[in-house]
Amino acid sequence: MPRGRRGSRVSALEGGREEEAPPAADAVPSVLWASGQQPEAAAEQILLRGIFEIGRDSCDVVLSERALKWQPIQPERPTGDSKCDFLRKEEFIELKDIFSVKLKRRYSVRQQNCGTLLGITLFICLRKEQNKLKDSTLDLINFSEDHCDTWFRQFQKILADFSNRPKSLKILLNPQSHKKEATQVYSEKVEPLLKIAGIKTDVTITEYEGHALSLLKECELQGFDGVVCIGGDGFASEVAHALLLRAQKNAGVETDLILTPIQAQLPLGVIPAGSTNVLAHSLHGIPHVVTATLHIIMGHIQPVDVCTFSTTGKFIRFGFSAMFGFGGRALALAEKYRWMSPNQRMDFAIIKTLAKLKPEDCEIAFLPFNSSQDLEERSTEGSRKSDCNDQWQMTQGQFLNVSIMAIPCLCSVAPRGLAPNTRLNNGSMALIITRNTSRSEFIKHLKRYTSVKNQFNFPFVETYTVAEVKVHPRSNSSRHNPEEEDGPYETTSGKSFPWNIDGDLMEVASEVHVRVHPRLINLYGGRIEEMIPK
Ligand SMILES: Nc1ncnc2c1ncn2[C@@H]1O[C@H](COP(=O)(O)OP(=O)(O)OP(=O)(O)O)[C@@H](O)[C@H]1O
Repeated sequence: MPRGRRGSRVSALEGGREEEAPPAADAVPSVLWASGQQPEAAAEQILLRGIFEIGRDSCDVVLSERALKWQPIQPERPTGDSKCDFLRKEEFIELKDIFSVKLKRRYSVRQQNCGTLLGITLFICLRKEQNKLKDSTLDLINFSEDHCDTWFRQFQKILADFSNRPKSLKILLNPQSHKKEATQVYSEKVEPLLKIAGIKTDVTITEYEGHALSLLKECELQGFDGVVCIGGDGFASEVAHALLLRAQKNAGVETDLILTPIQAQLPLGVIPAGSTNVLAHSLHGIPHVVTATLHIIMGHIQPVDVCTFSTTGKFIRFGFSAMFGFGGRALALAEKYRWMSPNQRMDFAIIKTLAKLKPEDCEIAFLPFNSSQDLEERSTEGSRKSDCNDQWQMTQGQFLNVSIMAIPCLCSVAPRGLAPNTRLNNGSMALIITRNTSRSEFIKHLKRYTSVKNQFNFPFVETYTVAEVKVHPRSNSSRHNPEEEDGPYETTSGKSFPWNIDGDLMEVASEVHVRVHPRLINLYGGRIEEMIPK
């Protein structure tokens, strides 16, 4: 594992010396690597070589095209004993893990301007256990202005070559998320890292529901490399929807019926600060603010599948996941108890919905996922083909819950995900149908989500990998009764059924048609070893 050491106060070296880089052929010193994972150094060109104090050791430091390596300098033995060479440990960091460089200075009261130079500080992104990323620093101590200036400029040049890293971001923050801590999360954990990375920001704190959507319809996005949202799933989904809607409008696509949507132009970063953070959790493997921020800073990009939801041929919205039946009812009920804390109202709503558990009578038609069709082809052709083929399958009956998910939907209560068999960008959705059963069996199924056991291993649960789904509520019998607190709703447009789309309540009176669109949006996140400078 490449490792950088946290910078510590060390006594700095006097002066410094620049050494000529040796010719490439004999550039790589014979070393004992700190770990077995030495960067492929065979023909690597050495860019700089010099002496710095690192930790408490005076080190021979070598900067090559892909790594920074250092090794403590051992005093020469009068006996010429070379055994100690084997004890010298060489350590290294890969350059792709550095996200900023600063000159390190000490300021005294009298030195208001430039302070005393101590050396260079490198800011590094380290990979920790369980997908966690962590920021760290490495101090290279040397008092020489010339020496440090040469190295500093070389590091700046290296960083400038990471062209996929954002330089300017539009930030949207929902101050009402969860327990209203998004502002604090931003100022304490996100903003300091963005500042260190030298990323310019333009922050909007939303003032009302739907503010992000209306803002992103109009606002100037030229000059931004990405958009970042800080909040929960509802907010992230709103921002993703807004970016995609904007892309359609910019491309002149008719938004009444979107069959082959255009990709969002800017990547989206998702910083988890909500009561549910399923999208951030699925994206990063962990709902961790610093990890999410570092993925943005490092420019790690994941293309992610997105669904379109439409009804009676009319486009409703973009989203990543949906629940109908139990999941929709529980959310609808929770919305009525907004005065409770977010966790309390959701727990309360789930218990109450379980107490009044009832199935939805509906017809479900679905188009199985055709894995042989190339993703590229599907992205360009969209769903035009689907309507004219005869592969649609049909099932009907009484269903307690129907989940349709384009992403794995990892969350604290389902560490493997609500849909563990789907991926962020495999071009398919999981359709999970839970048929009517006793309350106790249904609860057993729900409890399985928290364990590592297969939550679908019940006779009343069916799972399919699909490209499209149509859910058509059939009879009026299970329609919402406005008299019932948890029942169907009387909306301005008549009675409707509650859908839970990415944690947002959507009320629809008739059939809902869900299509998946492969890799429609780029989200910041992903496995760092895949990310190399262009
Ligand atoms: N200033 C605001 N006041 C009220 N609502 C807002 C504001 N800004 C954004 N919203 C709305 O809040 C909704 C939920 O936000 P978010 O997902 O960030 O929080 P959450 O705590 O996870 O929410 P929930 O408890 O609904 O799951 C979003 O749909 C968004 O439109």
